[in-house]
Amino acid sequence: MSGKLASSYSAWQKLQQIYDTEHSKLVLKDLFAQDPQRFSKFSKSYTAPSNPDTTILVDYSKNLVTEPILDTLLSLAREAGVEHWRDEMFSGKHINNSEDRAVLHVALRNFDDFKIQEEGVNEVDGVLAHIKEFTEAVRSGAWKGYTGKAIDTIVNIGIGGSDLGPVMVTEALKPYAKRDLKAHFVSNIDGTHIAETLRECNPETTLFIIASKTFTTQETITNAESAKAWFLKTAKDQAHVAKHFVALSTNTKAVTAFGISESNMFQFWDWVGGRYSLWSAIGLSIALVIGYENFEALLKGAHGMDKHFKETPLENNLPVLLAVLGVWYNDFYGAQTHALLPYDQYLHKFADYFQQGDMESNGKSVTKLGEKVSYQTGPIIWGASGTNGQHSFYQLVHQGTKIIPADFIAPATTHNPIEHSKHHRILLSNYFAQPEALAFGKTEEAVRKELGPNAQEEVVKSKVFDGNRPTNSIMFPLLTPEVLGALIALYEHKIFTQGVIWGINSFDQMGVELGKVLAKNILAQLEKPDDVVGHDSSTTGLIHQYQKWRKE
Ligand SMILES: O=P(O)(O)OC[C@H]1O[C@@H](O)[C@@H](O)[C@@H](O)[C@@H]1O
Repeated sequence: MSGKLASSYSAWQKLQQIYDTEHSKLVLKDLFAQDPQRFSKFSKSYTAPSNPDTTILVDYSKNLVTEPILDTLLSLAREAGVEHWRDEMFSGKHINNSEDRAVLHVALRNFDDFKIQEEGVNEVDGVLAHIKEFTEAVRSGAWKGYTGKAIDTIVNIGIGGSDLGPVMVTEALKPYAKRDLKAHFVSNIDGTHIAETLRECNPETTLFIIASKTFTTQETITNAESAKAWFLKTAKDQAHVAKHFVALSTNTKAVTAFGISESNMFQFWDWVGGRYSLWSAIGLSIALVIGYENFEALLKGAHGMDKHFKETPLENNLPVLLAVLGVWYNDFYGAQTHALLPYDQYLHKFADYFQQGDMESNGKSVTKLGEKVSYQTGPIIWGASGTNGQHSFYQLVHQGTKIIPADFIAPATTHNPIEHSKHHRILLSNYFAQPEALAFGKTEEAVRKELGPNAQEEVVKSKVFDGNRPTNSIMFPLLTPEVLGALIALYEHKIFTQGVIWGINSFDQMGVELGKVLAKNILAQLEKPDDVVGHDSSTTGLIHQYQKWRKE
């Protein structure tokens, strides 16, 4: 994060040389045959000091690396100053230089451990206490709606970081959910989203949580206004809003202007990035759904991983290992994407969540010093839960022309052991089989043997799997709040480490602004054909066609 070009480091140049001279010799089948200890050498686990059940095993042995290559990748991390910039982050230095901000999501789950100097850090405990008190009141039924009934439905209105984290975590931790409290998440400006949600809500028993760091986001404010209008249609009196609307924000002025009192506001601070905010007041909907104790366990799980990242030498540091392996494929093998493949239905939003987490953080093409990079930065993140993906896109992962590094993620134990865990054993057999097939493939010889001497040549060729496709396997005992916290933090720090190596600022998001500005201009022009000026012929033509077709 010094802003130096990654390609200027001597380790980078060495890696390029290694790639050029050795990559054709890096064959997983051979690497495993040569070294029976490969799994024990290239797998590591993290265990929370206070809880042996919070363990995450990362097996990275099915990667196209040898010990010297991994050493060189770690030298790159060292040369880029990963340890230095990590410590700067944890101490509250303003490493988000373009916005002159600290980056302190680790302070939201710190439990007085790291000493951090930054305005607002000493207010974290107070907000957590507010979250605790409020969630207990709502969950116990003590918090009443305007007609004296308890709350049975919550609607989180937010988008981006103010939506994706709560959505992913409440799905992931459903086994811990209060089942009689329905939770909805409205994000899209498309009126369909709020309209369909409101159809399932009763104004007397619904609590709206308006989640927006800035409290200026067009989608969120428009949806929140529509929700308020819907509520007041029945409730009539503006005074009832206090029982049914709360805000999660850094912007007190805008919150009170919207009509939510400061006492119903849960504060956070500008050093919490949107995509790192589920640990802050933005996590209120999570705490409501799973209870405060479980929310705190999630934070503690993340804190344990923070300590691991902060205190473990790079050779054993899981986020760093995942990061440098990613750099190897992204920058030397030319991989364009990275797939996240959880073999756990509860994690079905995991890839969606880290699409923002990773792509908004590392989708940059100038360094912190403003220099254009001459290498690839953040990969395209995508994925789906197993085994669904197997019946859809895995064909390309196995036999397509692209290299797609992937993380396979699974719990050893399921929360739903139906049929004596028969389902889970089948699920896990796939979880183990897929990386094996990707790594070792199927030779022409094996195909011929299977098909016999009369097989058609083109059929033989179509059944060959080249293999040698890299994967990580990540496994843990059970998906608990603490394990999930640690798992999310693992990826957060991976993203951080890669950003440091690439010399970019992982904590701003300038690229989302231009579209917003253009949309505002277009919105003002949508009424009359004569107003549509200043665009290219395609944009003008499309708007004119819309004006002809629109009914209302
Ligand atoms: O939480 P608010 O301020 O509504 O922002 C919501 C989202 O807006 C987007 O444009 C991005 O900047 C995201 O990082 C952010 O999470």
